[in-house]
Amino acid sequence: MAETQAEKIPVTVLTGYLGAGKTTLLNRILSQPHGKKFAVIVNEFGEIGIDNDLVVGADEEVFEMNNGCICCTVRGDLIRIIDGLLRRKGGFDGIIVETTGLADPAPVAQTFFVDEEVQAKTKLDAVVTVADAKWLSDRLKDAPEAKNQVAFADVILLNKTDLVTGAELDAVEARIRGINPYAKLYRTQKSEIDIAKVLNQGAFDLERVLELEPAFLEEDEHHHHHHEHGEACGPDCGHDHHDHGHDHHHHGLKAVHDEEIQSVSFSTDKPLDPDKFFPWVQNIVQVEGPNILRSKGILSFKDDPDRFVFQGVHMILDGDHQRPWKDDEKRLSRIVFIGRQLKRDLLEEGFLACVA
Ligand SMILES: Nc1nc2c(ncn2[C@@H]2O[C@H](COP(=O)(O)OP(=O)(O)OP(=O)(O)O)[C@@H](O)[C@H]2O)c(=O)[nH]1
Repeated sequence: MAETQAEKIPVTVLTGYLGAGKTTLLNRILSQPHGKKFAVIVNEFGEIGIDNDLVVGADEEVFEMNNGCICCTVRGDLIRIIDGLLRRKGGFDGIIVETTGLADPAPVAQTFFVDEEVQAKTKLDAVVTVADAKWLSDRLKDAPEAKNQVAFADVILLNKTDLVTGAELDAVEARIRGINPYAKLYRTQKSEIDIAKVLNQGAFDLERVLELEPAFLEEDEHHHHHHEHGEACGPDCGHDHHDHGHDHHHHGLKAVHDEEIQSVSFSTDKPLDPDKFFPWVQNIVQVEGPNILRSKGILSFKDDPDRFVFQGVHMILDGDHQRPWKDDEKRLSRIVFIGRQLKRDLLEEGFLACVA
C-alpha cells in the first residue's frame, strides 16, 4: 500500500564539523519537554564508542554505528539500523541521525532516496548543520567535507558565537552565505535554539541537492575504496561490502585520505592520576593542537567515584564530572584523538603514563 508523505517518519540529519556542537544540540532536543519519541542514530569516527555515552539518557534507542570507517559502511549500516527501527512496535515521531564530524552528508542523505524500504517509510526532513563560528573559516579552506556540510544544510546553526567578535561573526556568516544562500541560519551559543526551528522543517529539497551534486542519485559499483582510509579501518571493521553501491568519486570522500585525518584511541582499566593526566593532556593539545582536531575521553580517576568526561577542539579543552560510575560498570578510561599526522606512539605512551 502506498503511503503518503505525511505518514512517513521524518528524519533529521544532524551534521557539522568535529566539535561544532552537534551532541550539544542533540541533548537539547532530547531534553526538551516535547512529548515526542525520537530514535537517535549516532555515527561516530573512532575506534572506541564514546559518543554514545555522552548522549543524555542513552538507552536502547540509541544506535551506535561504531564501524570505524565512515565512508564505506555508513550507508549500509544506516539502512540496516533504520530497517530494524521500522520493524519495532510503537513507532517513532522522528528519527535523528547524528553523523560523524568528518562525514560528507551526501551519502547519508542519499540513503533516504535510494533504499526502497527506507524510502517507503521515512522522509528526509532536513539536514541541520552546526557550524563552529571560530573554526569554520579555517576548515572551509582545508576540509572539503566541512564545505559540503554547509552546502547541504537546510538549517545552519552558527554556533559558539561567544568565541568570536561581531566582525568575525559577520565574516564567517558571509562565507556561509557564499556557499549556501538558501539555508535558514541562526546564531547560537551552546546550540541553544527552539527545536521547532530544527525539527519538522519539511525543508529538504531534493532539487537543490541535485543541483549541487548532479551525480547524487547515480548508482555505481565503486565500493572498494576503503583501504585508502588506512587507519580509519581497524581489523574488526565490520564492512558490508555487498551493500548498495555508493560512489566515492562524486562525494569528495577522498579528501579524508588526502588530508590524512585519522583517529587513534587508547584505553586502560587502571585508574588514572589527575595530577598526571591534566598537565599531560594540556601540554599535548598545546603542542599538537593544530593537528589534533578533536579529542575526547571518559576517564576514571583514582579515588574518584565519578566519571570524568572531557572534550577538546584543537587546544580548547572542556571537562567535567558527569555522573557516578555504576556498580556494574567497568571503570575503563578511554580517550580518542582525531586529527592529522597523529603521533600514535607518543600519545599512547603519554596516556598510559598517567596511570596512578
Ligand atoms: N564556547 C563554546 N563552547 C561550546 C559551544 N557549544 C558547544 N561548545 C563546546 O564545544 C565542545 C564540542 O561540543 P559537542 O556538542 O560535543 O560537538 P560535536 O559536534 O558533537 O563534536 P563531535 O561529535 O566530536 O564531532 C564541547 O566541549 C561543548 O561544551 C558554544 O556555543 N560556545
